[in-house]
Amino acid sequence: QRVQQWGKVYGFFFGRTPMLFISDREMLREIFVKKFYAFTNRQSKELTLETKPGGRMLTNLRGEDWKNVRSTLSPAFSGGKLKMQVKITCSDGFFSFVPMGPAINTCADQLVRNIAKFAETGESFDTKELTGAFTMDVIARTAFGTEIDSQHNPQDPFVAMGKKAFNVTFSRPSLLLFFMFPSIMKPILEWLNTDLFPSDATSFFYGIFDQLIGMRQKSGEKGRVDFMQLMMDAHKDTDEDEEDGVKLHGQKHALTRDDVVANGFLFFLAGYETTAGTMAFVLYNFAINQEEQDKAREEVNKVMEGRDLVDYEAVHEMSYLEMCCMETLRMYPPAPNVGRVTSEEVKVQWLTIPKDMFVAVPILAIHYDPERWPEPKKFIPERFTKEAREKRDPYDWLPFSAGPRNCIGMRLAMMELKVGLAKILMNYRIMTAPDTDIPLKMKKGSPFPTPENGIRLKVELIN
Ligand code: HEM
Repeated sequence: QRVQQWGKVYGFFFGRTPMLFISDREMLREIFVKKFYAFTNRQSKELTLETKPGGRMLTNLRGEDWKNVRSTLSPAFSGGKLKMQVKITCSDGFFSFVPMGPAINTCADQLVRNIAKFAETGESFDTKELTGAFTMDVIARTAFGTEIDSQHNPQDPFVAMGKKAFNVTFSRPSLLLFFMFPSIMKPILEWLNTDLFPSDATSFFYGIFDQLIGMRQKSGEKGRVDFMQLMMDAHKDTDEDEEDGVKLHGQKHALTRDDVVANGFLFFLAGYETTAGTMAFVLYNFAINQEEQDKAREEVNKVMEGRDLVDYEAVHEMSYLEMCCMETLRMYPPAPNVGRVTSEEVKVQWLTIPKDMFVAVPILAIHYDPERWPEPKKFIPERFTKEAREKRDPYDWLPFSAGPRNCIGMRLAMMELKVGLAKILMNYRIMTAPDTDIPLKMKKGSPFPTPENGIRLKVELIN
């Protein structure tokens, strides 16, 4: 609304802090890529807590420090790694090596089994609960090489602590004071090593990581297994990618124990809610758009003829399913805004932005701009055909943001989404139920697009 009222560049005060909101295409090109050198950081030094584990998370690092850790971690997220092996440790202590694609397939099979009981009874279910269990299982396997079934074992400490860590609360008095008086509170919180995350969840994950790292160092495991191992080995890999044509040229280095723990924890936080929410929204779009659902299913069945696994190559061939995911990410981007802080005075087109200015990019508003997206409230996957994508400005679709500091987990997220959705489409017709909200009523003030009453759907078994 504000973008439509005030235009593509506007500013306002958040408390006493001035902020700029920019959605102009040429300016975005400069912010994300051409003048990235001045827009590398998400927050000022004053608002960066150097505590554990938050202080060493990629999301919070600044300047050269960020560049070095990102350069070290990037190869672990390249397309090639999605074809590699993950070591799965079962609850009975035995382990096996499974390529990452099949590991995601195993979790998707579990999801299909979890949906089965609703197909039998015809009852509606909370979609996000099921997709959340799926993404939690995927992260446990791909990031930590641990097999959990979060749908059936919600008491599993991994599941319980993961959810707890995710419920970061800003109502803690120390944190509120920090945002109001950062210069006074920062040294105090750092001295106390108090982070945004509940301390029991942090200690739990530190414990797990320490055990994993210790076990690996002792057994001298070779080769790549899961993200933990990839992180430990990442500095030895060569670059396969560059983001939007920009090479980072960071100094790769072996990660410290704190770096590995902090970023393992981060992948868990960053990968759970975002992907689960998106998958639930795609299923909702399929339920209210049966024709598109049929088209996606037809494609999936065709690609899967003579194949058992929805592997990396199969996923690549499912272009219509990808279009449906991209259109859903346009309508419901998990991050409605992304932000940067200028590290020096910088001229962006006609605007001179002073040092330390907070600049936000309103992704949600860009995705609903009728000049960029006619009839923005409609689900139209054809907006993402190859031809349409080639013609469109890349800064009009930003669910994963853009430039060298975009989402590092984009490929993994897209793979997870497509594998999970393909398996569901092969087995079930997704339908609305009497208690489905149409249209969805969204919660106001939530950091993620969150439907007020959840997304309730039902399914029918396909023979
Ligand atoms: C649909 C799923 C996802 C969406 C829409 C999404 C979106 C985003 C966005 C918008 C950013 C901010 C980029 C910026 O500031 O320019 C981001 C950053 C990040 N994401 Fe994701 N994400 C998703 C899934 C994942 C997954 C699965 C992982 C990892 C396992 C992940 C890890 C990260 C990390 C580590 C960052 C910080 C990157 C940095 O600071 O260098 N994300 N993501």
